[in-house]
Amino acid sequence: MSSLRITGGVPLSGQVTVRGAKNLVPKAMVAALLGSTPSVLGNVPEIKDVSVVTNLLGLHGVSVTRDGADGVLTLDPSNVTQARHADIDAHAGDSRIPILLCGPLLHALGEAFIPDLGGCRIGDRPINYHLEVLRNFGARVEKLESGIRMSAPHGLQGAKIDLPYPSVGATEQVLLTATRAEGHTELRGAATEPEIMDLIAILQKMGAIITVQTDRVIRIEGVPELRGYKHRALPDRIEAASWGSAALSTGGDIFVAGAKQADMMAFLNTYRKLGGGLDIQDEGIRFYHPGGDLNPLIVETNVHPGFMTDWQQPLVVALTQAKGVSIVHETVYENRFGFTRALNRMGAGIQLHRECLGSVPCRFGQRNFLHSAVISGPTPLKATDINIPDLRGGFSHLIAAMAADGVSHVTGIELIKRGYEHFTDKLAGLGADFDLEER
Ligand SMILES: CC(=O)N[C@H]1[C@@H](OP(=O)(O)OP(=O)(O)OC[C@H]2O[C@@H](n3ccc(=O)[nH]c3=O)[C@H](O)[C@@H]2O)O[C@H](CO)[C@@H](O)[C@@H]1O
Ligand SMILES: C=C(OP(=O)(O)O)C(=O)O
Repeated sequence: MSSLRITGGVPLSGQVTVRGAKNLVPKAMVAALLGSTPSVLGNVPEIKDVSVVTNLLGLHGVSVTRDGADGVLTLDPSNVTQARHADIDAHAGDSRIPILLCGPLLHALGEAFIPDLGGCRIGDRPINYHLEVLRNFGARVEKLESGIRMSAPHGLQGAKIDLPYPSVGATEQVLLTATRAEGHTELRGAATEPEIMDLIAILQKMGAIITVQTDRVIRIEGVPELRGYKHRALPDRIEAASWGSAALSTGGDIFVAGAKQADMMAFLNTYRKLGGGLDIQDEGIRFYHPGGDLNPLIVETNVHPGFMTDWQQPLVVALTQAKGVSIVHETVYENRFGFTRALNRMGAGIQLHRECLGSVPCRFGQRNFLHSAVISGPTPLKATDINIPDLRGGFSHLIAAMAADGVSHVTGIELIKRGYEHFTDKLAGLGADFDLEER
């Protein structure tokens, strides 16, 4: 177990590079299972979610080789085979990706077994849409004491699906299952995040026929065979925004090489309204604190093209430094403000409310979830000891400790490795004052 001893008060300044998106790369790896020939995926970061999927694919006979520092993966699905349940179970709780193996494994083997899912604990995170989607395609689903077993004795057939909420994972489930299902699929209520569009681009390279219409409708014409792809993963817009929030919270200046403007429009608008400085270039984006007061804001998280929920937690640290009262209404997850307790211990003034404090009532409004935050600022932050709760909440704690006066001890930093590549090297390169302690 490693922890960080952080001496705060140093503005983070310099350059970091972001590589392929955590929320695309593991899914692109799963898509390789659908091909009859090897796939080549570039711009792959060294993060835990990639190793988890590498292991899971390996258990199913897919060879995954990595070409050193360039981050190029070659995935060869020519010997796909059923994995032992016990080996798969060893990955229970590691990430949310295993559920996406179902469609490709059902096509390849006629059956699939997946472990209990992991991912950040920021809400209940049910998988009812996924299971319903798979049943619609003709899969038999059996919940076991641990994990889920599926079979498709009569193959998978195209279906009409209407998602009650534009779920990213359920949309990907449909895409990864429908492309090789027999006949046509119509998906209504689809999510349209940039990572989904990149997955669609990959599937099209493999030979799939997918039409994205307006109003969240996606049509897929099933094809009997797909081939391997060659693709460079789109950059990680969540990591890019996290560094932007780090620059603002610490009074620093960070150039994020690889950050792509088109995928970050909602974040960039919010950042500018807050008073953050931006210099948008082809090679990346410079995020900086221009001096003076930051402005309080009302932010509502939403599905794309709205303000992404995964941007919320790091940005809240910057909002503690804005002059006045800010409101953040979290409409994607019911329980994503637990990280604010540590910020309050550090001196922040954040109150949580059950009501929808935004312009649109959300799914959580009439229920018992503390899903709106009122943040009064500016509040100087002082150091404390923190145990990281989840990926983005953890990054926000790191930023807060970097901004705070004094020495903080931060434990649980393994969680950060799920989505931030080489983050301690990057922090060191930005001038952060910290020691890595191994226990
Ligand atoms: C690995 C990955 O890509 N993770 C991202 C993905 O998560 P993930 O794909 O898990 O998120 P979803 O878009 O599916 O979840 C959105 C909402 O739908 C609900 N829901 C979802 C599925 C289901 O079967 N039933 C159900 O009720 C969830 O509880 C949540 O309230 O999109 C989220 C929303 O942009 C991001 O925060 C995550 O970083
Ligand atoms: C919620 C997140 O990821 P996951 O779905 O993998 O838990 C995230 O990346 O912030």
